[in-house]
Amino acid sequence: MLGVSGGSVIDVLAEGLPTLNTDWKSWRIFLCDERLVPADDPESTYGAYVQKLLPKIPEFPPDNFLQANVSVSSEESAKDYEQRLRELWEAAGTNPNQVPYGMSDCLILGVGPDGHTCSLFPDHSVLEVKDSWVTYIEDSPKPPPKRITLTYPFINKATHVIVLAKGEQKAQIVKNLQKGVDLPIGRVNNPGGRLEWILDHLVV
Ligand SMILES: O=C1O[C@H](COP(=O)(O)O)[C@@H](O)[C@H](O)[C@H]1O
Repeated sequence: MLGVSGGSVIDVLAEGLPTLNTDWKSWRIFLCDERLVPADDPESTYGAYVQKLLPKIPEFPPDNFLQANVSVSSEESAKDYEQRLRELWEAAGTNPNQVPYGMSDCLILGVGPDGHTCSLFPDHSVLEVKDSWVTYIEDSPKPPPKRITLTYPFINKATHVIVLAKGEQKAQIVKNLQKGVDLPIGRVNNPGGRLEWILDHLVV
């Protein structure tokens, strides 16, 4: 079970994932966040994966990529996505309420220049959501405004989290975290699991 992000992560995964020698039929892919726009909108993360990644892995059953319902309210869309995530775990024979770790095998997170990850933005009340796996926002500081996003209670139970940070500006975020600045990406913490950052710039 792999969670994928939008933005610059999409191109990296569209290049890297197809090189894996794997049984794609056993994979389930879901979105760490989604912009609530139709799949053919250039802002749709699902739409971008359908265009850029799926044609390169024809063995992967497209239905195993969990698309968000964008034709209902943001709140309903978040509830629906969480429900379908729960069904994935149940289908795998796991009671999702009893999983201490390993909620997902791997989450690949991006990070914005403001330190946001998924659609968890600095100083936003969405950071405090503790009672669901998936929540929604309707006032995203980065357009489009309506989005659903994984929450920390879900993210921080992943077995493996990889943060992909491309560019010097994002490497600077690591510096800020080291100085103790509270940023959404800095709240990603999956004790018992593995947390890795992949950077293409070094800031000293
Ligand atoms: O809006 C979003 O932004 C972040 C970061 O995007 P990037 O293009 O700066 O890498 C992304 O991780 C998230 O999934 C997306 O919805």
